[in-house]
Amino acid sequence: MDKFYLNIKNETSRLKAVVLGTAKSNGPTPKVEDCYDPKSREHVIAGTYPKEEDMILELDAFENVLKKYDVIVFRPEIMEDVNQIFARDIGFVIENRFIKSNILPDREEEFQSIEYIVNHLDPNDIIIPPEEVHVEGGDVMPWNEYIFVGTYTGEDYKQFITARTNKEAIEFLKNLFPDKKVVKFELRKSNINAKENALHLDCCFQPLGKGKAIIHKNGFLIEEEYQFLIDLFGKENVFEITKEEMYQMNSNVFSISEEVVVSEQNFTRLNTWLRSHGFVVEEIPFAEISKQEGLLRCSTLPLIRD
Ligand SMILES: NC(=O)NCCC[C@H](N)C(=O)O
Repeated sequence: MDKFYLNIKNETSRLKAVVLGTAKSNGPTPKVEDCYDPKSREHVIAGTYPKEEDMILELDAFENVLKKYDVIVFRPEIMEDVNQIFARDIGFVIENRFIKSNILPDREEEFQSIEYIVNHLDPNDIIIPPEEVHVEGGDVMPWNEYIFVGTYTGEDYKQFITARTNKEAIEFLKNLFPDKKVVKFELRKSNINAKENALHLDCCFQPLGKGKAIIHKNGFLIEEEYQFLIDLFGKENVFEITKEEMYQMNSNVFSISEEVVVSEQNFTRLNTWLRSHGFVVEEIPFAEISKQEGLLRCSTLPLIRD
């Protein structure tokens, strides 16, 4: 592999290269006490935790769609018995920089599997935040002149295994990108109730092409922060999802371009709305992976867009 240059300015410009997570050698079903999100926990308790072979098929379907649009798809190196589905969170790209996440300690080792890609970047473009900065890619959304960041800054931050991006991360991103407007959003957190938990910003909000966006109001703790997004996109451009739709991860679709969105095949109301606004919707099955509280955006780490 030759050296290559990163470029990500937003969520929707034509995608050229991406890392797509893998479910191979995902490890055994975790113990209840080892789950780090409420939806996985719920499925472990119910005996319905997803099977590796089913999740492999879902990621294969995703890879096929990406390849159909001539996207270069990198996969993580397979580590034995390590969950490597959610590539989004382990690092993220803004402009030409790769920022390594300071992820939940339970997920730290996942980074090794993409080091072979990161090693091909210009070392000056690789940013390693200091220890006190907690940040995961699911909470960070470059949106042209903005960087939207999901966070939780309550005194009880440490009690939430579902709170992954702290206030130090906001300051860190402001300093790293002084020309961007870093806007933070306090998210609702619950360790045990997935319907009351916005694990990351991309679990309750996502900008789409053509000036549209998806949002779930209850994911936001502060009304004005939610309202900021409604005002920015315009009420008529926003698809508001219900609690149940957030739980099914409807905000976690993935844009290949301004017009093309990869979505889950059961998201009937959303997919109909998208098509009625002229989007091409590539439907794939992803309901098994969804049981781990992540979906299509969470499984990708975009490296290059136009
Ligand atoms: N961006 C995302 O929302 N990623 C999903 C991560 C799910 C995983 N079970 C976790 O709790 O970290």
